[in-house]
Amino acid sequence: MLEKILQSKQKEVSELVLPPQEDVTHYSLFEALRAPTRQTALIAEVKKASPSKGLIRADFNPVEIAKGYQAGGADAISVLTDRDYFQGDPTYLSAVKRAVQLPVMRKDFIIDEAQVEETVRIGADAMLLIVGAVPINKLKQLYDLAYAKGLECLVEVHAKEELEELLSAFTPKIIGVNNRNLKTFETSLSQTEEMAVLIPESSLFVSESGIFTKADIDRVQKAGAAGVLVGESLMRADSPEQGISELFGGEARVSPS
Ligand SMILES: O=C(O)c1ccccc1NCC(=O)[C@H](O)[C@H](O)COP(=O)(O)O
Repeated sequence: MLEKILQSKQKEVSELVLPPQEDVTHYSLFEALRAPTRQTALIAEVKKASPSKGLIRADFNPVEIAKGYQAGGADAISVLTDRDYFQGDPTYLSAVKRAVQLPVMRKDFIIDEAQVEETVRIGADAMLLIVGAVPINKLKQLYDLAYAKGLECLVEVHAKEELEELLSAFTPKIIGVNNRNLKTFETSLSQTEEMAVLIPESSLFVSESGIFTKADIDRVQKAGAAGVLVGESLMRADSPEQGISELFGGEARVSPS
């Protein structure tokens, strides 16, 4: 699946027209994850559809969802901007960014410098980089370019070998372990448990995908994750606030959001 998505991205990049610069206030993803609202930091995702689940939420209003996430105590927001596979759009991120006072991360498949510039222009605070989407040297160049432009990165791995390759090249400030196998689409939290021991203490560690319950959060937190990235379970909730409250089993907030 990743190869198919990356092929579409190549075409998209070759046709990319950069939008005008959004004028927004920026918030640090790293700092937000370091001082979370609850014991485990939450990056709540705005995702209409996905390759694995198809349409997740038909009545999709990205701004209202993001405002609900903020009201529910999310520490940061992730917005899917990929059109072809997730029914996302870069303009959703700009609209969300204007509506909330939280760090907003662009979740897309970044393979080229022009997309980094686009990510800056749409107003994002951070973006996802996926190990395996580009050669590791290129990934490091994109990472350095992003930070030079004031963008933070969540660097994502799907396998132990990818994590080892990443750490042999550089140590990102924020590392995500994605629990989803991109060939089978199955999610397994044991991915997080197996890779946790390899994550350097200096990096913030986020467990991504397949997190649906408080028991799931407790499990990845026990393994060493400082934060979780959650999409589907929140997108299927009656309301974003209720979804967060249920996801955390009613856990009280330790710091105001
Ligand atoms: O979600 C998918 O089907 C998917 C397929 C191929 C590449 C990436 C994919 N998802 C991106 C994500 O990593 C998730 O949206 C994110 O971690 C949240 O996962 P979940 O809570 O399971 O919706």
